Amino acid sequence: METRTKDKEVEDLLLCAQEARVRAYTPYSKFRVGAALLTEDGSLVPGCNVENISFGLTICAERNAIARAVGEGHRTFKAIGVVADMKDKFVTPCGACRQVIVEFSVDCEVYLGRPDGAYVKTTIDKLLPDAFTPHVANLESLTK
Ligand SMILES: O=c1ccn([C@H]2C[C@H](O)[C@@H](CO)O2)c(=O)[nH]1
Ligand SMILES: [Zn+2]
Repeated sequence: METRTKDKEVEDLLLCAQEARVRAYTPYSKFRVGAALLTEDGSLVPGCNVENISFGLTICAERNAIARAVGEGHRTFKAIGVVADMKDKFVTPCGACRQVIVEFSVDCEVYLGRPDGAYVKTTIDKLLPDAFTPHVANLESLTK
């Protein structure tokens, strides 16, 4: 897939994710994750992971950002950036988040970043090939 996102946009996206990461509520895992969405109209929407004493209620940074973005009226994302507490690895969105990303953008670019500024680029199509989408279920019209 062609990269549609400019270098400066990627830089800003990962900075937004990094700033969100420090707001994460992670008393149990201590694993802070920040995410940011670049919407169709160029807005940036951040999210962080929010844990709970009832562990299964934890929401990941990526889904938190998506819920917030949808609440603000955004439904198409050019890219998502994810930054976690890692020195030599990149964190990738969990399976649940991949499915929620693809609901809104089958061609979303995914930038995996580290606090030291390093990042790698992938796509939701690579992370979740042959995804089950509204289009596959012939239900795309319901999403408009
Ligand atoms: O891509 C990821 C991976 C993990 N987490 C969170 C969930 C939990 O709070 C903590 C440890 O799994 O990290 C995210 O927010 N995003
Ligand atoms: Zn997740």
